[in-house]
Amino acid sequence: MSADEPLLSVRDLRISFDGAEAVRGLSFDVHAGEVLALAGESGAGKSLTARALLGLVPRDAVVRGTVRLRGGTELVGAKPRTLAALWGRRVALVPQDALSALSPVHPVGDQIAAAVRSLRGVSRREARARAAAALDRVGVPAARCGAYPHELSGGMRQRAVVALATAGDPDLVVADEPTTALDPDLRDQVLRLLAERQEETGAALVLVTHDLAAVRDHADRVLVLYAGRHAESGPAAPVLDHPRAPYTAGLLASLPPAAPVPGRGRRLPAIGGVPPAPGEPAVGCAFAPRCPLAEDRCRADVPGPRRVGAAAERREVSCHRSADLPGALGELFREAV
Ligand SMILES: Nc1ncnc2c1ncn2[C@@H]1O[C@H](COP(=O)(O)OP(=O)(O)OP(=O)(O)O)[C@@H](O)[C@H]1O
Repeated sequence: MSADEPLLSVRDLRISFDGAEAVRGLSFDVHAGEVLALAGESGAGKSLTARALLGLVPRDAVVRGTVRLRGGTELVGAKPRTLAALWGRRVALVPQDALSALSPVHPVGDQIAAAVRSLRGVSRREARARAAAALDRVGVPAARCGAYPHELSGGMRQRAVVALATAGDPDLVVADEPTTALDPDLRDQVLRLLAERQEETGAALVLVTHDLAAVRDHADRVLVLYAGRHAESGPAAPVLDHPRAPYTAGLLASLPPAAPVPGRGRRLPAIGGVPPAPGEPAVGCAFAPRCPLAEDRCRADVPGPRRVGAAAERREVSCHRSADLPGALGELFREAV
């Protein structure tokens, strides 16, 4: 096993329901110690992909391809027993809704202690001490260990879920829209906390979000998905500062400006049209009907990911036009009122 071997390798991942493919052949790696954001519009396949990294796909989903953990464990098609042995120890989930991750009938400290005990086989007393330490690390004071989930604020609950998910020091934490249910000022705190925990433990964090501002602030790398396919991936700052896929540029142009310019009304720019539904025929680039740069080849052939820039950057773009894009790509999607 070499030091730069990825923690997780995904190859040609396909997830379908009743023959309709929602994730259409994704390949990517997650390295230890990095924060990878999965971004894209609603329905792009972010959650399905992220949950497949934990072997947690809906019962009626048909999954193909491979999701391999360092050391060789294959998650696609793994037996429930194999998966149960990984959850909490090697991979863990921070879901969107903290209440769904916590039992309403036990104090949060007890829930974390129970997880520590089952993962580490320590005494009850030791588990309680570790649970208190885990809660303290995420900013839940010892005095609140005995609180039931409904007695905590939304932010505190989500912190408790981070403590629960990271109690077994997993190699990979998947956070699926972990802050959607929170007020904007708490969002940043929880994301910062997740990134801090990831840095302390050296784990990898896969963050599902449609919030590109959060990607800029908290992710090392980003994988932009469109209609279940790769649109663009690479280090977060260069991808967001200089997108090379028209779709990424359109998403960025849809962000409200950091500070409105007085006297210059600007309609919130958006990409016209809607993404195709899962199972819609995959002829050509799925973004072509909405892309101002689309030409005949875009409507005929599906573009595969192509490397751009230095190999060390691991930056790829799935666009036939990536070599001859206009400089100010975002302007294509901006409309002044
Ligand atoms: N259990 C299911 N049965 C049928 N279709 C599903 C199921 N789960 C997801 N899908 C479909 O798969 C597609 C991708 O879903 P997914 O939840 O991964 O999207 P997403 O990018 O995470 O979107 P959002 O930001 O809205 O959560 C969607 O079109 C969705 O309707």
